[in-house]
Amino acid sequence: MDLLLQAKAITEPYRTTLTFLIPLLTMLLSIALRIRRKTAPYPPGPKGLPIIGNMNLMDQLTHRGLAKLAKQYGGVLHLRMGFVHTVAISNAEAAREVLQVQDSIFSNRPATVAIRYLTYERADMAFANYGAFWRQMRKICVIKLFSRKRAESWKSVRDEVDVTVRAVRASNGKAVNVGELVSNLTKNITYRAAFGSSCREGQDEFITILQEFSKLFGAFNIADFVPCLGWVDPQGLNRRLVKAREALDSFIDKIIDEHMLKKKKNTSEEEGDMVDELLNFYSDHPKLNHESDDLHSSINLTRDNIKAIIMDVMFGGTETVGSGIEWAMAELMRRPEELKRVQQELADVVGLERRVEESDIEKLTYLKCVVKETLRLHPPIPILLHQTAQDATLCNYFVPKGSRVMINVWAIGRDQDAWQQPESFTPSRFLNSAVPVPVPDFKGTNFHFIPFGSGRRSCPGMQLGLYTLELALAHLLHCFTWDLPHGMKPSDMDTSDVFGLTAPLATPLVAVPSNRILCPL
Ligand code: HEM
Repeated sequence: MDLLLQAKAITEPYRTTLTFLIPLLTMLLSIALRIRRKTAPYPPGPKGLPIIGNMNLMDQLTHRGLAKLAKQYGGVLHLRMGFVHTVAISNAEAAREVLQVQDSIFSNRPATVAIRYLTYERADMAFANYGAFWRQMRKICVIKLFSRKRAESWKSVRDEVDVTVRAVRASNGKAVNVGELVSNLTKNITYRAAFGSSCREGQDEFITILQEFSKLFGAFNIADFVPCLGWVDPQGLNRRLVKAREALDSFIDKIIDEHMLKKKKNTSEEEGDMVDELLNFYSDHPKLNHESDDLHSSINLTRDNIKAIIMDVMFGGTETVGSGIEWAMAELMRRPEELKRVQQELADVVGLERRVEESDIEKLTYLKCVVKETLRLHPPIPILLHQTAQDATLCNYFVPKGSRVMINVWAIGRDQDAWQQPESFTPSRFLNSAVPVPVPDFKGTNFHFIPFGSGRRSCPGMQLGLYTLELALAHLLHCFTWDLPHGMKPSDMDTSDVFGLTAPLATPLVAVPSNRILCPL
């Protein structure tokens, strides 16, 4: 017994020490493991505060704000927004690394609470993470919905451009709100392409739903950065989300039902719209077989998939194209000599006795340069939003799994090391070699010019978007001469932008048209 007590007395101090030592060692080991995994430091960035990190810089997460921060911290910078690591990229080389070299790691999409809810838990393509489901969805969209052939077969684009030209003509020389005009044009085209012409009377209701979706996508929600505080919801966002999705359900479900009925009776004489195309894949039972090459045997679409894809098209295809047309018009009004040059080309190639036809577009070299220069200076989606699928090393910095990656296309397009006089609107730079090599096209092979992104997640609607943009711009510039209202000088124009899903002009462009061509409109 004595011996036992003696032994206990000897081991007691060790036991007490071990009680403290074991957790301490465990903690040190886990830190060591993390350090071993994180061989590189985070990219440089402003010092964060406890818990909230850099959330005090929330208003800097715009193309202009991040470009300013990049001047201080470099082309790859790190911010911690609450619990979310964020890496902002403002140079072409790092963009290439993310979009091409390590694209399989950087091709997920971040999704906020609003995005998840309003896309039926990412049942769409734009917000689906990179993987088998996204691949099959993308195939359907590219082959069935967005091909150039399909775009050209859409009477809707040509018809709606005609409606717009007639509306301008009807203004009888009074000032026209060009912003509103092109916004209506692109909404009409996309709505008709998605639902056909027969659902036209519901369009205003649908636009209201889209506007609420847009507000909810952009609303600040604390749950996105500090998830455990989601229950607080001081702005009542959760209630608005439920209401918005209910509104969409009741609107689109009715249209889907009508299309199904039409399909069953086989009564439609109209050209198939997007809902018709998507219904060819419809089933109540989700299916995904990514080994099959045949689209029909590889995937079934549910109602939620169909609704979510239609919303992708509405959001991806309206404001982007509208913003492109309006910015091109605004830049040309600001540079009358450029406006003259592009109109002269239209007069030379098309003449003033007939309207522009699709076959003319390929010959309008300078118009195409105007479009490129517009998208360089004002990319409709100024920041690409990606997310990492695993830990990564980028330009010798550590980027943890699940980080938000913001690629500042706007800043990259204005990089003064790559572009001469980057702030100046000079379409002719695309005619000659005053551009970074290789000469940029829209495919995203030159990372100084990526208005449609590049690689796996690049824009699948590019052909359709360019087709509409070029056709509408050609008609507006060919049919009318444009002047600023009330004797305003080009230097008086407000060309500031606002940041949202896209970056349109803060003050919509207003201009006075006068008839230019000699044939009837
Ligand atoms: C001038 C017009 C347009 C521009 C500049 C544009 C630009 C872009 C950009 C920059 C992206 C993101 C790329 C990335 O994250 O890496 C994107 C994605 C997308 N765009 Fe466009 N877009 C245009 C027109 C359209 C049109 C007309 C449609 C459909 C009708 C469309 C549908 C989409 C979709 C669905 C995505 C998501 C793709 C994915 O996540 O896999 N876009 N677009």
